Amino acid sequence: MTLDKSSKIFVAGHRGLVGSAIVRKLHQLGFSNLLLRTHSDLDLTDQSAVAAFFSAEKPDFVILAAAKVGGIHANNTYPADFITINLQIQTNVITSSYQHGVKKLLFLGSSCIYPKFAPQPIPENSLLTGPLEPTNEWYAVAKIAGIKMCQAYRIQFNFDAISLMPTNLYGPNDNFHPENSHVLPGLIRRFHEAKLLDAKEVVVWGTGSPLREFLHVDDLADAVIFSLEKYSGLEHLNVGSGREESIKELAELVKQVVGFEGEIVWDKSKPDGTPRKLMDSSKLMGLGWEAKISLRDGLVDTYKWYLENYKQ
Ligand SMILES: NC(=O)C1=CN([C@@H]2O[C@H](COP(=O)(O)OP(=O)(O)OC[C@H]3O[C@@H](n4cnc5c(N)ncnc54)[C@H](OP(=O)(O)O)[C@@H]3O)[C@@H](O)[C@H]2O)C=CC1
Ligand SMILES: C[C@H]1O[C@H](OP(=O)(O)OP(=O)(O)OC[C@H]2O[C@@H](n3cnc4c(=O)[nH]c(N)nc43)[C@H](O)[C@@H]2O)[C@@H](O)[C@@H](O)C1=O
Repeated sequence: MTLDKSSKIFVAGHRGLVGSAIVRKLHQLGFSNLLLRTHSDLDLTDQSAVAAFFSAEKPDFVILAAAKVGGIHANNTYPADFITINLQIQTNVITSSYQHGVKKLLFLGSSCIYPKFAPQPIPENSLLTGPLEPTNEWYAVAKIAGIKMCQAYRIQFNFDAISLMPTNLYGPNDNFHPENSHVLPGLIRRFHEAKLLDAKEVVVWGTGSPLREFLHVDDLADAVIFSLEKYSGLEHLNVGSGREESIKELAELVKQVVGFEGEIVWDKSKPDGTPRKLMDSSKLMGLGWEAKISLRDGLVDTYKWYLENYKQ
C-alpha cells in the first residue's frame, strides 16, 4: 500500500519537536487522516494500552517520534529512564504495528548510535564497530535495539519497517529546559535571560571544541515523509545537513542572534561528549532528499518561536 492523502497515519509523539514538525508538514501536504494521542491519552510504555489502541484504530502507517529525549546532562543523569522508557515505547509500538496490520513503520534513532571515534563523515556501516560515547550509551543501546527490531521484523515477517538516524535537531517546540535540553535551545534560553538581566557573562558547558552537525526539524520532517514514500530497505539511513560547527561557533552565533553583548565563559567541569559526529547522509541524498535551511536562518526562526511561545 502506498502513502496517499487519506492514509491513516499514527504520528506518535506529535507534540514534541519532531512529531509536531511532521504533523505540520503532513497538514501542509494535504494529509487529512492523522491519528494523534497525547502522552496522557495513551502511555506508550503500557503494553496492553498500546495493543488495545492499535486493535481499535488500525493505522495504515506509523511514524514513531515518541521517545525519552534529552541533552548530554539528562542522558548522563537518568540512564535508567533513557534505556528503559525507550526500549518499552519502541518495543510496544513496533510489535503492535506488526500484529495489527500496519503497512509501514518509520522508526527514529539518533547519530549517537555510532561509536565515539567513528570515521568522519560517519557511514551507516559504522554501526557496532566500536565503543559508544559514555554520556549517552544507555539511550544509544535502546536506539540500536530499535534499528535491529525493525530489521528483524522485516527479515522474519516481511514487515516494512524502516529507520532514520537524524543528527542533532532544533526548531519550534524544542525543549528549552535549562539543564535537560540540547545545546542549541539551552543556549537560546541562557543568552536570552542574560540579555534581559543585563548580565556580564553567560556560562557555556565544556571546552567549546566539540563539533556538531545541526539540522532544522522542518528539513527532518521532509526527510521522514520522503522516506515513507520512497524507501523500503533493511539498512537504516542517516539524515544530516552535511555542515558542522564547533560549540564555540554555535555559542557565538546564538549570542549574535539573541543580541547578548557580554562575555562567554566556559565551564570545563561539564562533559564535552563525543568530539565529532558528522554523518555521511549520501544514501538519502542520493535518493533525492536534501537539507534546505541554513543554521543562521533556522536559529533566527527558532528564537522568534521562543519569544512568541515562552513566558519571559
Ligand atoms: N531532538 C534531537 O536533537 C533529536 C531527536 N531524535 C529522535 O527524534 C524522536 C523525537 O525526538 P524529539 O521530538 O526531539 O523529542 P521530544 O521530547 O520533543 O518529544 C518526544 C515526544 O514523545 C512523547 N512521549 C514520551 N514518552 C511517552 C510515552 N511514554 N507515551 C506517549 N508519548 C510519550 C512526549 O510527550 P510528553 O512530552 O507529553 O512526554 C513528546 O511529545 C526521538 O526518537 C529522538 O530520539 C533524533 C536525533 C536528534
Ligand atoms: C542529539 C544528541 O544529543 C545528545 O548528545 P550531544 O550531541 O552531546 O548533545 P547536547 O546538545 O546536549 O550537547 C552538545 C555539546 O554542547 C555542549 N554544551 C554547551 N553548553 C551546553 C548547554 O547549555 N546545554 C547542553 N545540553 N549542552 C551544552 C555539551 O557539553 C556538548 O559538548 C545526546 O543526548 C545524544 O543522545 C543525542 O542523540
